[in-house]
Amino acid sequence: MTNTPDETQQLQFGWEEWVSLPDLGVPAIRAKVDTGARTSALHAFDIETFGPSSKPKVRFTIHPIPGRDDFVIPCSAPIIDRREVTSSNGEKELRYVIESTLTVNGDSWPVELTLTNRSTMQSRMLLGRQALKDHITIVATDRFMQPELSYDVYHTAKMRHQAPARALRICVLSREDNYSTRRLVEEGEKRGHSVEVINTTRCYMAINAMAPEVHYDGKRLPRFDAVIPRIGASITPYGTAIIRQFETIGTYCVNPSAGITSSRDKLYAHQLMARAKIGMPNTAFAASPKDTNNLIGLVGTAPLIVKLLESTQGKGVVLAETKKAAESVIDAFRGLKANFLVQDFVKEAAGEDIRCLVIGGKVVASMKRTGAEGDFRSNLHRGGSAKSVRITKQERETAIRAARAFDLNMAGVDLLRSEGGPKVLEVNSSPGFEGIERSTGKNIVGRLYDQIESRVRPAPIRRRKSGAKKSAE
Ligand SMILES: Nc1ncnc2c1ncn2[C@@H]1O[C@H](COP(=O)(O)OP(=O)(O)OP(=O)(O)O)[C@@H](O)[C@H]1O
Ligand SMILES: [Mg+2]
Ligand SMILES: [Mg+2]
Repeated sequence: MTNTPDETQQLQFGWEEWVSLPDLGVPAIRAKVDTGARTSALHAFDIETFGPSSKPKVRFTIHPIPGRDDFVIPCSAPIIDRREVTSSNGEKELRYVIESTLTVNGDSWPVELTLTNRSTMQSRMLLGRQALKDHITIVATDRFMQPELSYDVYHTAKMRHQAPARALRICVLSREDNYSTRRLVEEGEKRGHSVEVINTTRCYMAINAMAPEVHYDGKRLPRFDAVIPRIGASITPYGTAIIRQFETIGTYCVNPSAGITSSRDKLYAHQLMARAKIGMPNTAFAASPKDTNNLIGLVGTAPLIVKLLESTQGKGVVLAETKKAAESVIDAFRGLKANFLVQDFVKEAAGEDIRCLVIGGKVVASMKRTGAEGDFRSNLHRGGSAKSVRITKQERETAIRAARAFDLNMAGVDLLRSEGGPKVLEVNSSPGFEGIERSTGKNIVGRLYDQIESRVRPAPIRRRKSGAKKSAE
């Protein structure tokens, strides 16, 4: 039977109704009609503002099911106003105002909602006059005149997929204003997140078992949804200490402190890779000058590579064409009290290496770097050039396993193409994005955000440990 347009639009509300707030990921909540109030109110918890002052946002949580405080829906929305509201007990309160869609029985319209976490507010939601469109008739003596919804929707898998894209608060731990940092900010903001670049060495902390926190510029840092570590090699110990602190707080760090530490330590990294049976050039190290001869013998015959452990950008990587040359380089490094390792020279790589960018256990891009004319080192910092490359299945698997060996979610795995298959040189926990994005034309930072979003935003409901079951209302 078809209704006349008038009948279709007419809604009758009792003093309490089931509604949904799809923008906030709330499919079912009971709201009481409060014609004495102008604006509607939502009972929110952990209300916190974030984002740039020109476009401020607010985030909060909702416990839609009365008596079930273990059910938490994290929400965020742009702030449209701040208003003084007098609550039912006569107290004045300054509240954030957001706009959201209200849906009742297939009909949707925008409403303004003030956020309050007053325990004096018994219901989860109050519907004020502004939300009650002209065509709504109130029947003050009845309730649930509109179709009743069920809290059971919160237990369905569908709920996860229909959760709206909640804005995240992201911290980029970096001391540098370079291409990678700028892209992280730009891409995050494009997705509606708020991205703050925090100078790693300006973070400080009290090491406290009960209340771990990180401070910055005189203030405690807020609770971030995710931390993206971009720790330079020169500050690895301090940088990883800061990340450990975030881990202690329970903040999701894209790369864990342990993986950054172990991948930075060349000796440790080679040992870990060997244990994981990842192909790498024959490598040996020794501390005493008495063992130089034997050390060279372990690796093989000249030409050999002698590498400073602290090397980056190819600066401390030397090719010794003969055994004599290798001995004198080793003597020189020892004289400078520098730590080094000796490695088989993979000649067939011919000044080329492959950088595989692994994000979330997948190779998302790879490029071939070719050294400057006459240089066996392919580092871009040494004048090398890069171009996109197709990698083999074996190379792909090796890169993925190497990232996994260090438990890194984001890693630049460098490998050489040798006759005996791919040989991993190193795994970088803060891979630069410029070379790889420019040479492959791919949005790598976007892939990183995909991974972060799926990690920290999947479940709108978090079950807290205590299974407290208070009786409903
Ligand atoms: N065993 C080897 N055989 C052949 N070439 C090598 C070998 N080791 C290193 N190279 C070349 O030298 C370059 C620099 O070496 P490596 O990446 O180990 O040093 P690094 O100073 O740590 O550089 P990065 O800035 O990439 O961290 C490599 O990209 C590769 O082209
Ligand atoms: Mg390196
Ligand atoms: Mg390298």
